Amino acid sequence: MTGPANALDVAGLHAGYDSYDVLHGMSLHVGPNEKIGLFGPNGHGKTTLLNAISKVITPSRGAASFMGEPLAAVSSRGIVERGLIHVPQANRLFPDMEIMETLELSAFTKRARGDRAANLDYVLTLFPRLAERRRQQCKTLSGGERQMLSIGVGLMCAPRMLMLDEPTLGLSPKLKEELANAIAGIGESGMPMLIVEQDIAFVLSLVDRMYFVDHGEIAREIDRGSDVDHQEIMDMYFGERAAP
Ligand SMILES: Nc1ncnc2c1ncn2[C@@H]1O[C@H](COP(=O)(O)OP(=O)(O)OP(=O)(O)O)[C@@H](O)[C@H]1O
Repeated sequence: MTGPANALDVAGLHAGYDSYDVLHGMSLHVGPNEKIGLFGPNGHGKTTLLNAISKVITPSRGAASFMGEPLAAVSSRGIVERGLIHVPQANRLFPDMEIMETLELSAFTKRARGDRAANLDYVLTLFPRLAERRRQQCKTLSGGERQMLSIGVGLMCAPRMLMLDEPTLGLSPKLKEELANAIAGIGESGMPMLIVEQDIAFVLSLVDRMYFVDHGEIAREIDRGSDVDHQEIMDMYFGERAAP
């Protein structure tokens, strides 16, 4: 008897920009209900991987499947409709829109419209700061509030899996902790997640496994309970990679 399909399977993915490849055959998986971290030096392809999975860019070779379904012929909108939700690093919020408008409009797929009221309740309970500032325009939000709203937008899309790109970028330790609690809360619901994050301590506290990305490839896989120490991780970052 076979078990449930992985949330995500990526096999030999090549993708890039213009005429050059950034991903050189990347392969990884996210099991059902698994939380996975992705870390590595700047500019080595972590965001590009999320872009290639969610079809912001089109992979040139390789394959990705979501819950067992190949994504090769699925459009970026189709990917959102299936519930594979990419929360990008950059601030893509509309500056003049208020928090509530932003959240309500984010439930644009048929599946998400059905769950709109429940998801809105969930987001406002998860992020009470958003509830307090519900009529505030996006352009006036702090960096941390924007990150919360970006995750809220993802949650309004009725996700079956979330891909978060550096959710704590630029946040103070206190806000990081607030966000970590919220992300852990989402994870406890069983939601599979792929989290790109530079803050190793932060991501290790949240995930079951981590992948180390180096020059567009997965160079190392690390289990949360493994005995890889801080120094070894620093060596990976600065080029003295330990043998896999
Ligand atoms: N739209 C684009 N057009 C051309 N090159 C790009 C584009 N986006 C990213 N790149 C390049 O692709 C490479 C990988 O970038 P990517 O954003 O995937 O790295 P990353 O590992 O996520 O980095 P960081 O940790 O700094 O966010 C970089 O050299 C970057 O300059």
